[in-house]
Amino acid sequence: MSHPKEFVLKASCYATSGIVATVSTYLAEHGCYISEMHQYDDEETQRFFMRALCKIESDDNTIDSIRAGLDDQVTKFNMDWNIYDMGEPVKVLLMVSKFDHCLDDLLYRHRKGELRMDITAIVSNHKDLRPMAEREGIRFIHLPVTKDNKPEQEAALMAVVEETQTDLVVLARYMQILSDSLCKQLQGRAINIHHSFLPGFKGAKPYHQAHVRGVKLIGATAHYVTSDLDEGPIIEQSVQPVDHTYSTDRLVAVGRDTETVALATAVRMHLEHRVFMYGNKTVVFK
Ligand SMILES: Nc1nc2c(c(=O)[nH]1)N[C@@H](CN(C=O)c1ccc(C(=O)N[C@@H](CCC(=O)O)C(=O)O)cc1)CN2
Repeated sequence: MSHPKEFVLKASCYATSGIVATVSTYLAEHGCYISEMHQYDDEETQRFFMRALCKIESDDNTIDSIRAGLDDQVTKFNMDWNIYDMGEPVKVLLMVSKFDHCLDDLLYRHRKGELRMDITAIVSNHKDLRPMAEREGIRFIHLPVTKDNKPEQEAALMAVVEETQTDLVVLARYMQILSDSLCKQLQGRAINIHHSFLPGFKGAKPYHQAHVRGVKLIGATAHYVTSDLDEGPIIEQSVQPVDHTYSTDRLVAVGRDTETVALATAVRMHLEHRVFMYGNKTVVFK
């Protein structure tokens, strides 16, 4: 028996009856076992979302043949859909500056097999984290940023993205604002970790802002990157209780755990094709 080919079908369309029946019947008739199915109907906008994790159990069908036949079945729904081969790991480029905790955590989770991804490179505007990349045998590319070279630096980054066929860019505490042009090129495929529970404390030094405000919770937010700083669609958030005894340094230390958990969860949701961007929000099928 050949190993079943596994794929994810992501689909969205205007909500109407017959969608699930049409799709599940087509999949069943083509030898697919649906091992996981999520759906959501946004009543406010009448948009329907579904995700199905499937295994092909018949030798007569392949992911390409399933893909080829689906369009005819769903044209009537004017459906936006994609089929992702789970045997082809998402290619991910990691971007860092000097903070190492998010990179270290992502590399650990990758090493343990929790994040099934193909890391194409680690790119940084500083040299500090080169040893961490080399420890893992991952290509490290130093692209320094000055006040005059940001367009050239971003062009060099995009050249690496294209050369390596990177699917997803992860800003793991990369502390440079991406230009509008780069944000457009990476729309829906760049994830950032902001070290606050957005929409609170946007911008620089959120832990300092939190300490001044006397908060009783701190948090971190993983979101898609857009031109509007820290305003992109939120994918995952994590919070941690704190109190009046916490210094700013202790908030930073406690915050590291919220940042790594929020970022790793958001990356895994993206790698498993569980996230739909929808306006400035997301639907996440956990
Ligand atoms: N276009 C976007 N770029 C970035 C986003 C985003 O949402 N949209 N998120 C940031 C991350 N970030 C907060 O989480 C952040 C990083 C850097 C800065 C900043 O002011 N950077 C300065 C340079 C600072 C330095 O050199 O140390 C700058 O770029 O001029 C603010 C927020 C990542 N990028």
